[in-house]
Amino acid sequence: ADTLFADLGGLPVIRQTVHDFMANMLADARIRHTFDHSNLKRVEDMLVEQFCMLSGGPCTYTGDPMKEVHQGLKLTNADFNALVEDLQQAMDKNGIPFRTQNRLLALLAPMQRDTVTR
Ligand code: HEM
Repeated sequence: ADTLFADLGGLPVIRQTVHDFMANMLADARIRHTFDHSNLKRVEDMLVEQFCMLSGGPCTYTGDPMKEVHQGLKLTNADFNALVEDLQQAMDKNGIPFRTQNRLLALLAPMQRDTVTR
């Protein structure tokens, strides 16, 4: 299939990339505190569903709306940029080509305004 999902490498690569992405964020002194009270297993599972669905894969996102999830966290643009760096690093590690990375990032960009509230 001619989809971003296929170009990313399907579910196995998405799962491993999200796993590495979570590890990067939890090791990132800039943003790891935001996860202090979170169910990390749930966040990871929801990210897999979301990236799979967004990229055109055979998944349904069953998590909560982005605005509701993030509004209490009072996130900044700097937090958002840190998250993007951690995701880029995870995609590099999993051999996802630069152009393919940017196609996924382009789908996430519009969610910046739902997650950053200050
Ligand atoms: C495009 C931007 C973002 C996307 C697509 C995204 C996606 C998600 C998803 C799918 C969840 C799980 C929702 C659920 O449990 O139902 C989540 C939760 C969370 N996200 Fe994000 N997120 C984004 C930006 C950020 C940023 C910038 C930060 C902080 C630097 C962040 C921190 C968190 C935290 C701490 C949780 C857990 C909240 C809780 O436990 O209630 N997110 N995010």
